[in-house]
Amino acid sequence: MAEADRPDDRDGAAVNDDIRRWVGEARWFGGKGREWTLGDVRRVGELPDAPAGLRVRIELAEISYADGGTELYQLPLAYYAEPQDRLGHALVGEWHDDDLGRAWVYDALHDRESMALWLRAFAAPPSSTARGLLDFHTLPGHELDLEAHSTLFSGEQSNSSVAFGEDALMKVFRKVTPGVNPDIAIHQVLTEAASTHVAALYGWLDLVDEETNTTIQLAMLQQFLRTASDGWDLALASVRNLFAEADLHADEVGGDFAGEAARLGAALAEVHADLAAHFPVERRDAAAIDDLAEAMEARLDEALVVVPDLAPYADGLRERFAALRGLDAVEVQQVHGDLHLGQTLRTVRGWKIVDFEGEPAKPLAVRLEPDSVWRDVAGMLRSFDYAPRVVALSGGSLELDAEAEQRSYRAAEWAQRNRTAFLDAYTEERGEVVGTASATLLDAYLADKVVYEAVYEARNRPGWLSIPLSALEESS
Ligand SMILES: Nc1ncnc2c1ncn2[C@@H]1O[C@H](COP(=O)(O)OP(=O)(O)O)[C@@H](O)[C@H]1O
Ligand SMILES: O=P(O)(O)O[C@H]1O[C@H](CO)[C@@H](O[C@H]2O[C@H](CO)[C@@H](O)[C@H](O)[C@H]2O)[C@H](O)[C@H]1O
Repeated sequence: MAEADRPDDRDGAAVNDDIRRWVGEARWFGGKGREWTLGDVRRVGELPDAPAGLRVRIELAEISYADGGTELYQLPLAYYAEPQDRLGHALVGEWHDDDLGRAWVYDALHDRESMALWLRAFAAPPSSTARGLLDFHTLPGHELDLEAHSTLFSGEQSNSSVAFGEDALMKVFRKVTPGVNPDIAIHQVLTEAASTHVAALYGWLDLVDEETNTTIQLAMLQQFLRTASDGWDLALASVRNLFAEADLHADEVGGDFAGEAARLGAALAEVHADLAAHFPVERRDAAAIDDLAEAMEARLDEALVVVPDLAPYADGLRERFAALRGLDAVEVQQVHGDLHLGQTLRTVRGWKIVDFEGEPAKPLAVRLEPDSVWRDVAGMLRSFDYAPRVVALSGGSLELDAEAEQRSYRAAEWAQRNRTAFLDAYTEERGEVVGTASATLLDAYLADKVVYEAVYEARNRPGWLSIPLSALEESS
């Protein structure tokens, strides 16, 4: 990227301290658990038409890791000439600014004034002379509600999402990389194909560097599924119902999830079919399958360093990866890449799937590669395993009384019932059965996912590390 405006008028050390603290504490920061330093912080764009006393800027912070590699994180910042009491919780720092003099700097996503400017820029993209590096795009067919107030989502996210009234949802990507963002590319294709299983794409924001001909995709604007229920929350509610009636079977309790699991399986099969129709489908030969097994083995090796508790299961996991080498060929296509119940939303019109970015920890080039549909199926099957374990953990039901034993039995039954319902509906919709080759692939992807989860939990939610580990223990 060419030299962008450097905010050189401010006290570098103090600014860096403030940004380091802000980034380090943010939920969306993916570098937790690793040693890192903050490098350049570059101002790469400013939103047009800000009122006096406000500047809304986008800055990119470079993070370097002691164990290798650098990442870029996006920081949309609101610079105010006066302190804003309502934004005290989002204060990043108090710095000197060339335009404003003394400036109070906030995370702009918490600020309705800044978000209104952002929305207006989507509705009326600034002319090319005024827009600098920022390039706002919209798809035809939807008129944005410019009166809508913004609300920042508070959930567990790798990025940051802001809802505009009941109309639109903007996802601001935090970790950004030059090139195509699969979330935007896939939503665009599925929206244009009129898929009923995604929230329609309304627009996106690019950061364009004409000198080096690189683009970084910064944000995505889409249909806000306001009344939808999160699939993960629905699953947890179903498990809680079961635990409240632990002497009944899953199919006898109110809130049985199997019907929804089946509808979800059919929805995924439809999304996979749409993706196969609009992105390349390729056949991988034995050499490529060997590479896949090697990649899984390498991921396990790296995971063992972060989570030494994986060691007792390493041999068993390696066998599951090695089994891939018995396959002649594997079909690959565009897939979701990080599918779990938290990426599904139940609306009155059926299930929607969100967040097609792939696993946040993988480099973009890897996330853009076609993969087997069994990766997504494995992701969902793992999620059905997670739900009852999470309820058990949060309910403190680990005591070894008879009731806890009963609940644990029912939990396993819940997971099995929903996995089966999901898988049966998925394969039925695709018109195929799970043969030996597919079973081998599915098993390897399940093993790869559980390894990924162990690292994810160790870094982000150490209290939940026992979830993937106990799944391994039970299957070993
Ligand atoms: N179009 C939408 N309408 C309503 N809620 C949504 C929509 N897209 C995502 N969500 C909710 O926002 C949460 C975070 O979205 P997601 O795309 O998974 O973000 P991230 O990439 O940060 O993980 C999801 O779990 C879902 O509950
Ligand atoms: O949604 P993200 O793209 O941020 O995905 C990451 O975080 C997920 C957790 O929020 C994590 O999913 C794991 O925990 C889920 C329960 O919270 C469970 O349903 C999934 O099966 C499990 O993998 C996901 O792996 C991670 O990439």
